[in-house]
Amino acid sequence: MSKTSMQQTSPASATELNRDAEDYSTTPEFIYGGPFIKVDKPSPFLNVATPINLQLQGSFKKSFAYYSLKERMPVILTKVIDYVSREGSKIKSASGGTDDDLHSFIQYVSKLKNDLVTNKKYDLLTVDTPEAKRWNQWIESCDAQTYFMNTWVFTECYVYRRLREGCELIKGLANFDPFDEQKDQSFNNSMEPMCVVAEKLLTMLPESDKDKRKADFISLLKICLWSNKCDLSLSMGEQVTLKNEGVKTTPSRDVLDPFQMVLDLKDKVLVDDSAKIADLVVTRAESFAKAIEGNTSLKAKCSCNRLATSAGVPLCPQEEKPAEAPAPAEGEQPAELPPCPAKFTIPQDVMFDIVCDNSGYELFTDLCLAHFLIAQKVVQKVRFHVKAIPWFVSDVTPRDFKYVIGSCANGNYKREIPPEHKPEPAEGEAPAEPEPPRVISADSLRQLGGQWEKFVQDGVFEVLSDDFWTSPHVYKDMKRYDPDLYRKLQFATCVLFKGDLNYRKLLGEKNWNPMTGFEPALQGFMPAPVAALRTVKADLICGLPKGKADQLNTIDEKWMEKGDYGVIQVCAKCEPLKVSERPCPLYGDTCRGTVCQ
Ligand SMILES: O=P(O)(O)OC[C@H]1O[C@](O)(CO)[C@@H](O)[C@@H]1O
Repeated sequence: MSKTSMQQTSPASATELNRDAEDYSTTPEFIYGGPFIKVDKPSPFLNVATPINLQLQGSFKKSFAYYSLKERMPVILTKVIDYVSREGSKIKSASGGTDDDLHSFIQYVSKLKNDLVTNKKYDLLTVDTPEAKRWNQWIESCDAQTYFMNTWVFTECYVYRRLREGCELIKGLANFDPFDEQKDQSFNNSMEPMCVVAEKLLTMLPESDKDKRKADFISLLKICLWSNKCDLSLSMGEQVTLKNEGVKTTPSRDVLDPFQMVLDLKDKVLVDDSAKIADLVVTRAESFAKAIEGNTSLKAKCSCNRLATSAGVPLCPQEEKPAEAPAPAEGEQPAELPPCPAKFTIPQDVMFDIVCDNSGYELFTDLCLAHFLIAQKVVQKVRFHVKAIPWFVSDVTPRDFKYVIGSCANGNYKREIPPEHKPEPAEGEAPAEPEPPRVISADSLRQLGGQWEKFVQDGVFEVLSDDFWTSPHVYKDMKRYDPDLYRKLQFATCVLFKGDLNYRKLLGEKNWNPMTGFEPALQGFMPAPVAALRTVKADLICGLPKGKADQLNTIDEKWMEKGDYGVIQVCAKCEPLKVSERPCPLYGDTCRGTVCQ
């Protein structure tokens, strides 16, 4: 940590929370000549782990939530301050900010950190945007409005939203991402495994028979699972690279092969629904393809075939406003209005959705899976849902998406691995032919990157960054807070949620009995089949077989906090929005589209 930032932050000490027992009892008082009476106020902190069926919260002192809010988040914020102090000149020239801007930002972040460690009440956001207003409405509606007393995920999201506000309020830093350097560095540190995966992926792309396609789909899902180990929020911003766990090699010949890693970590996958996901995506994609093919009636209604607005397709100009029906001439039938696009149930393309988590190597693997599904003609389009603002340190933003694809397209890497040392030939034996060195290069990576750039241009890959993903809400509440997004997801063959944060939001941040099924834990969030790939980095889980959680607790009581274990889960059931839950966003309450009944 730089000296400068230490001097500038002067935060309240994190140990203040350790004095919570003192904080919540009054000092003895002298009451009109009477006795000294010690009055204890009950401490809101409890010396327990999160009880079953409650939401995770910083008030449970033996929980990861408490530790995270007290130790991890302040470090993350300190590192932001450090970065700004250390790289001031670079940040100023990239963003156009001034010294005063940087100083104001550091002060803003210092206050935020101070408020967090002293468990202050949330401040309202002061930026004036509809999205900030929605945040404020939510804050005002919360029963508990302090950092440790509200649900953990809410507080964490709030801190990242406030960090963003720190930039929004300062004109010269409006586009500044405090984590850009860490994210880019993490991408660059993973060049070798990316080259290895890229080379193998190229062999998986030519259309293959059903069985091979399924096997490749499954191994790519597992590559995507373990790439979730590489997140910079759990490591508090320290670089994380994949490691050859338990494999002994000579350093000069040591090559990390993520496909080998999938095999080595087989027993660490606690629930493995990967085969189910592969079957389900293919079957559903086939029926979507048929439905689109047979959807002649809707096509006939719009000259440009762009009526499936809620499937994520931009409105065609003539659809932007529902035309007022012209008054019919005498004796004529009233003209038909175009149908309300929000009511369509058939998308334009067969799509697969990925709700992304981390940038860098993890995003690279997501792109590989997407490319595979396109190349195998399982789907025609992949929608990537990313964060609109910097989030949980390493989450993908639209800038990162562009950066990763561009860096793959221009990737540069070469390493020669010397051949294995052969023993000297026995006397009279001919010496063995010398083996050529293995060369790991970025050739395949560049080829993929170039193709991905083209996919983005052609709309085969689409990047969406709805505000909902950076709202505090858990996913069971999406119907209520963002029915349009829920409806948009309904058009996917499957929605794949990556990572720990998405998993926490899928489970409503509740400490379920670990044997609760994935489906009940989703609590009605079923816009399309929902799949989750998550390495376990927070103390909640579902869908485990009987006795498994206890067994893991005896092996390592911190097994849920390190990302060493993973789950691949799916819920095939879908629950589309009900008519009562689907307001007509485009046509309003008086929606008169011909199919709006
Ligand atoms: O990148 P992921 O997998 O969403 O993980 C985010 C990390 O942040 C946390 O959500 C909390 O800070 C942890 O649960 C997890 O370690």
